[in-house]
Amino acid sequence: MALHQDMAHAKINLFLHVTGRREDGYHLLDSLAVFAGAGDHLHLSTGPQGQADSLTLQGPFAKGLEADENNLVLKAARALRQTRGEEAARQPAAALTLEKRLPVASGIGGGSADAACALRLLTRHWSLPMEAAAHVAPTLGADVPVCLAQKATRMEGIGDILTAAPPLPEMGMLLVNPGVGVSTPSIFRRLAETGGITPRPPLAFPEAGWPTLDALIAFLAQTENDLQPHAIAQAPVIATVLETLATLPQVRFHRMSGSGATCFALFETADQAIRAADHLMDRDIAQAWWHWAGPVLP
Ligand SMILES: C[C@](O)(CO)[C@H](O)COP(=O)(O)OP(=O)(O)OC[C@H]1O[C@@H](n2ccc(N)nc2=O)[C@H](O)[C@@H]1O
Ligand SMILES: Nc1ncnc2c1ncn2[C@@H]1O[C@H](COP(=O)(O)OP(=O)(O)OP(=O)(O)O)[C@@H](O)[C@H]1O
Repeated sequence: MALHQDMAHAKINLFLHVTGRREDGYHLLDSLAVFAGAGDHLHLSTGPQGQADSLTLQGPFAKGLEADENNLVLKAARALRQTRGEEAARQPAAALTLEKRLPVASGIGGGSADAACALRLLTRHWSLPMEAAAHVAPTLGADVPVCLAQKATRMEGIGDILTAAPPLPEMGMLLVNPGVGVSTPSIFRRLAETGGITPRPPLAFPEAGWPTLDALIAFLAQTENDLQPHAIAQAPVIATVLETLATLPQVRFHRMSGSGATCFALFETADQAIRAADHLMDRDIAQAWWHWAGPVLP
């Protein structure tokens, strides 16, 4: 029986500007990340006495992953134990079950969200302070810190400088992934090789936020996802996904998230997104694609 369970929500970059490159090769970013209702499910129960923390995989995308020590869920458990030393060594083994519902390597931070979710569950299970999770998160991946709170956030630095986003309007979202895995390092490498950092004036977020979807879209229209052309060059089907999204009823805005290949479309309401998903499923081309439609988290 699961003692604790939590959801690892998909992270969507509504825009993503690459603003520079550090000596170590990591890129400086400016991005507005939001979280969708879609997500993986993580369950935790106490494992047998004296045994190591363990992971079982279930769900539609489990076959694309190994439940080994490289899985970000077990990496999170290991890193948390290491950082808390003897205090963590006294804690019981965690038996974790990940229901993998989000496509892997798809630009919506699935692995990062799983790692952050594991940190939330384990700090609770082992009665550790949340600061322990915040301390470990950046060591697991650039997207892990933002996935800890799962709230709309401006990401700067390499993804480690986080500021709560001003209020966003309610909106619906459709996510579509064409089933091609895209490796984040390879897309950043392509960008670096083409010297492709677009100089831009500093971007100001309105302090009062965006009261309507129109206001948000007017803002997003001045922004881009700088990784999108590089992802399309590697996986041209992303352009087909974007063209298809543009033709769906009541779509207000569409773009690729993160390093791809998942693309999103925005709607006034979650119901409109769900109806657009029905239209999408009438198209032959979309039969092999993964999709999700519903609300953006507040
Ligand atoms: C593209 C984003 O998803 C936007 O939210 C993130 O920046 C990527 O986050 P992530 O997948 O957690 O990335 P990591 O696993 O930390 O890094 C994978 C690789 O992407 C590149 N990388 C990542 C983040 C960053 N700010 N600059 C980079 O250049 C590096 O080559 C790194 O080795
Ligand atoms: N629990 C996990 N879920 C998904 N991927 C994992 C997990 N553990 C390890 N990985 C590895 O991490 C890599 C990145 O996966 P993830 O799904 O987070 O990519 P992504 O959606 O492109 O992330 P981002 O938007 O942060 O770039 C995959 O290649 C996968 O092998």
